[in-house]
Amino acid sequence: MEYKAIVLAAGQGKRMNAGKNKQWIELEGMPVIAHTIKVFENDPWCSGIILVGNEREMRLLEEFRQFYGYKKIENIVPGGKERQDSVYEGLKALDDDGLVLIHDGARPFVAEKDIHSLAEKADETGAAVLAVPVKDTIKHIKEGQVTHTMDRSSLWAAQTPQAFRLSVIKKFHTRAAADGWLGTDDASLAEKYGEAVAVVEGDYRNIKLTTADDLLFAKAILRERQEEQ
Ligand SMILES: Nc1ccn([C@@H]2O[C@H](COP(=O)(O)OP(=O)(O)OP(=O)(O)O)[C@@H](O)[C@H]2O)c(=O)n1
Ligand SMILES: C[C@](O)(CO)[C@H](O)COP(=O)(O)O
Repeated sequence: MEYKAIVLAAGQGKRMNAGKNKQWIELEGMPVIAHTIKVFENDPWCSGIILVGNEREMRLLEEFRQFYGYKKIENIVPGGKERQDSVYEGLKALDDDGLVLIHDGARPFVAEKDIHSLAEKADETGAAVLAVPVKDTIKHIKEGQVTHTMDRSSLWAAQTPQAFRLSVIKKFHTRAAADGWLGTDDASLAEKYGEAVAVVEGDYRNIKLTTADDLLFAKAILRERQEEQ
């Protein structure tokens, strides 16, 4: 089994409010993006990585690739305004059909075993996402008032990687661009255009570093890993 990975690092990290792209925040002396890329660099199933970065950080990313000796990064391409635009730029850099895993650079703690379960499921079904059941009760709010409470038994929080046959997800991104339709994840494009999406239960540690408090959890996860070694 093999796959190509698209790793997304072209956001601005506004909610992190760190004064820089959150991908460069250091955790245990390594930037977030290094932790993330390392997972795929070390995975024998990963045959190549497309790194999608900020247009003004292309040189920095090339230096990053050289410094860490990440040989699987086969291309570094500039992203777009929205996450979806950046994914599309990454897809355009791939032409051989097969399995593609699209992953947030801001999710450095994805486990190889979960990546493999996801890849196997997507190879079988054509599209699959990692997700975890929500633990809180989710309310629908309008103008500061609860309108209704969602049935929690069917609510899952989608993570990344999200895995697809390359030809299929590329087609959906092309259609979404033509339709001017924007989703917050790639699976929503597949859902919109009629592709069944399977779910593989992931791990609550596969967090997306979005706001400063997520860094507290990140440090705890890294401490737990050190204690396990
Ligand atoms: N135009 C964009 C927007 C986001 N991303 C990437 O998609 C992942 C998930 O996005 P998010 O967590 O929202 O990152 P940011 O957009 O940087 O965060 P913010 O919305 O707080 O600015 C991140 O790894 C981010 O770098 C991207 O490649 N291109
Ligand atoms: C793709 C994603 O990580 C799935 O949960 C999420 O939708 C990204 O959202 P963001 O606002 O672009 O971080």
